[in-house]
Amino acid sequence: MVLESDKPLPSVSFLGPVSSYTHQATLQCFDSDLYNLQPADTITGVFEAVQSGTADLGVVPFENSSNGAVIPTLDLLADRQSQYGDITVCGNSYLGVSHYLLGHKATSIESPALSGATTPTPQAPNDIRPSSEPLTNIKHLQRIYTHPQAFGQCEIFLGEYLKGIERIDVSSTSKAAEIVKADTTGTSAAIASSLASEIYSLDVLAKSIEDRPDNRTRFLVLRKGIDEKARRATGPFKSLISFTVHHHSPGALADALGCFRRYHLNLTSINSRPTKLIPFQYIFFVEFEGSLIRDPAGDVQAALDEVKKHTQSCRWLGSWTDQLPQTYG
Ligand SMILES: O=C(O)C(=O)C[C@]1(C(=O)O)C=C[C@@H](O)C=C1
Repeated sequence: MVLESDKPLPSVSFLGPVSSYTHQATLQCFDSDLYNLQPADTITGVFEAVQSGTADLGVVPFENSSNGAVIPTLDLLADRQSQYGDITVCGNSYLGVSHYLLGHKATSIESPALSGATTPTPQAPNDIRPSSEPLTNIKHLQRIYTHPQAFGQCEIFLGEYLKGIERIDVSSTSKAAEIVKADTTGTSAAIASSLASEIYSLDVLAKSIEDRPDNRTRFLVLRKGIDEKARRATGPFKSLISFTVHHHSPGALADALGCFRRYHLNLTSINSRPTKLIPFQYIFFVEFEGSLIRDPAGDVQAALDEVKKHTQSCRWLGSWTDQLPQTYG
C-alpha cells in the first residue's frame, strides 16, 4: 500500500504468520493503514529484515510474565557473530495472552466410547488446578503443536488433561494453527490465540488454558540506529545493555552492577546467555530506568562509562519510552 504522495509506507516486520501474539502486539503499536506489516517466519527473520533495511521496524517477543525470557530473542540481541550491529530497541508493548486449544472435534468414529469433557489424568495430589477444562472430548488428540513459550505457559492444563501427549515445538502459535488446519487426521491440536481459531477456522477445544489469568508477554520494537524523534521523547524511560565480564575476575559482575547504584539508576531486569566462546562465561543483559538519548543530568552516560571500565565488552542496545506509543518510525 502507498500513501497519496506515493511515498511507500514504513514497513514493520513481525513474527508471523498473521494472528500470532506478536502480530497482535504489532497492531497495538502500528496502524495497519499507516504501516506495511510484514510477517516473518522466525524471530531471526525479523532481525534480518531490520538489519538489512527490508523493514524499517521489527516486533519480537521478549519476556512472559509467567514463563520468563524469550531465549531466541536474547540470543539474537547477544549478536555473537556481529550480524545485527545496527539494531536498537526503540519501544516495547505489553499484551495479555490467553491461550486456546484449537483443533478438530472428535468424530464418533474416532472416539465412540467417550462423550463430554476428558477425564483428568490421575496424578499425585496437587493443589494447583487448571482454571479451565476441555469444552469437548479431547481423547482423540495425539500431538500438540505450539511455540515453546506457550507450552511453558500452559503446564497445569497440559499436565491435567493431556499428560504425556507428544509436544511439537514450532516457530509461533499461529504457525501451529496453520499446521493443525492442514492435518487431515484430525488428531493434532494447536495452542494458539482465539484470533487464530477464526483465521484458520479451527474448533475451540478449550479456552483460557494458560496457568495464570494475568499472563502477559512483553514485546520489543526494533529499528536501525537512533530515531530522531527519540531525542524529544518523554519518560518514563527504559534502557537495555549487554556486557561480558572477565571470567576469572572476582566481583567483576558486582562491580559492573554497582555503577547503576552509584548513579541511582533502578535496575528492572537481568538476564544472561552463554557467550559460546568459553564454557560457563555469560553475556549479561541489564535493563534499567533511564535513557541514554534523553539524559540531561548525564547520569546514564556516566554510569555506562563506568560499566565499560568493569567489563570486557559492553553494548548499549537502546533507550525508549516505557509505555505504549501511538507511532514509531
Ligand atoms: O507464537 C506466537 O504467537 C508469538 O508471538 C510468540 C510468543 C513468544 O515467543 O512469547 C508470544 C507470546 C506468547 O508468550 C507465546 C509465544
